Amino acid sequence: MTSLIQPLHPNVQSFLKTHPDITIDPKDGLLFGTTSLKIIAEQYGSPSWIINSDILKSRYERLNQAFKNKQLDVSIHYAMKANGHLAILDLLAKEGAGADIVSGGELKRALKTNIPASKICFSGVGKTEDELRLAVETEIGQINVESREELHQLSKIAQKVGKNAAICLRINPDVDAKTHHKITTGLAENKFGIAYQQAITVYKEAYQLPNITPLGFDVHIGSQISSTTPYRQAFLRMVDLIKAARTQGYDVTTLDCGGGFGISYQNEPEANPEDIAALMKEVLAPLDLKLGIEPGRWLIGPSGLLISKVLIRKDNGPNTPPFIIIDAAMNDLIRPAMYEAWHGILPISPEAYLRPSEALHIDGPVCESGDVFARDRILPSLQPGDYIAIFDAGAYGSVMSSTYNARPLAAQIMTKGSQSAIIQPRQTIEDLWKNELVPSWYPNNI
Ligand SMILES: Cc1ncc(COP(=O)(O)O)c(C=O)c1O
Ligand SMILES: N[C@@H](CCCC[NH3+])C(=O)O
Repeated sequence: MTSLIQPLHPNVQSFLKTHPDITIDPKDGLLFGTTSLKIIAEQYGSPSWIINSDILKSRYERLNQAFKNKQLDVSIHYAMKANGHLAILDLLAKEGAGADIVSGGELKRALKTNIPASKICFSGVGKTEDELRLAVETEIGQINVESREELHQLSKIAQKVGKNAAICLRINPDVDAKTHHKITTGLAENKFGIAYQQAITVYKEAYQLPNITPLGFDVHIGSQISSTTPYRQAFLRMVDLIKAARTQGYDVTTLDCGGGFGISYQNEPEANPEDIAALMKEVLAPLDLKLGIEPGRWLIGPSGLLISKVLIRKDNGPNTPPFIIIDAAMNDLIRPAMYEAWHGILPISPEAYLRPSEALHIDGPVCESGDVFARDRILPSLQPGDYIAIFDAGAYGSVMSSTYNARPLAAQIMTKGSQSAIIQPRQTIEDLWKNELVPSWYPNNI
């Protein structure tokens, strides 16, 4: 880095401090782990999602190890909604992960990658009858029931199928996770879970209902949570509940602690698995429970990024920084448009780092003023044709893509050291319309 002609702006330096897997090499440009993004961008073009399997594997190992170090037996159910690509599930399954699913589609994907049914838990506030039936038929390890109504429905379905459904009750602890309001789930005003006050009554009912095997409780208070304080509050609420249920003679063997562990997008510290493990040891271990967690973002978010290319640099006069219009857009990565989310952005080529820094607006080409990636971002000057990387896009990135503006879905690439492979080819325009039909009674020229 010392031989870069222009020193890095302090903002870029503080971003790099919280992102140890990202380095800028004077000769090779941007490196993601050991992967040269210059080589990847030139080989696969843009926009392209990149998943670095080495980073993903080492994050999984670190999380797993944090619990082992505390002699805690914690089942890790990967929240596959964050990124349910089969290659990712396959890698995590080999590491020993189970899956947290939220639909029948996710159940089928998890089973396809040989995640044992016993390691699957099914969350979700509105499960269809077909989805519940499939979950009972395949004997998944745990269905997280989110209402009294669902409990009764599930009992009927399980009787019809002739099998037992192992359940946890998802409880809404009315705890503020102190995160973005669109991704908080543990407040009484949120739709998720059974109201704390009703928990014991519904748990007792679960014991009376045929074909239901109550295991215990589940709590998930939201996503992108960086402090352990809300977890402590939620866990303490659950401890009271578990003690109350046991005092009344009801067995509680399992507590699913949910997911939500935050990552560093800008320069905020990410959730620390060692702190979470210490908290679980202190507050939950004395109850002698089978513990589970459902992390998504923490595992896959920093393991992925989006490569894009500068299409045009627009000078709109003295009152605004130049607009850098790139070939990725909100249809690819919707997080900035949907949550005003901040994602790190850096140029890929080493030459870009020879240029002076300046403030830039970075936008996608979609016809929406909200199609924004960054405002007043200080970066080495960007020029048409430059490739850039948009970081921390492995979670809730490709899975939330759409084809708005008839923009085909981007390619997905997985890397391992210097190896790379396409795991989802770039969609074509023909792919987009191949299943569209025009009614035969409508005059058409297609
Ligand atoms: C029930 C449940 N479990 C797990 C997760 C995963 O959350 P995260 O990706 O923040 O770990 C979510 C998403 O918020 C969720 O709704
Ligand atoms: N989609 C959200 C996270 C939702 C978590 C799922 N309950 C995000 O991109 O941050």
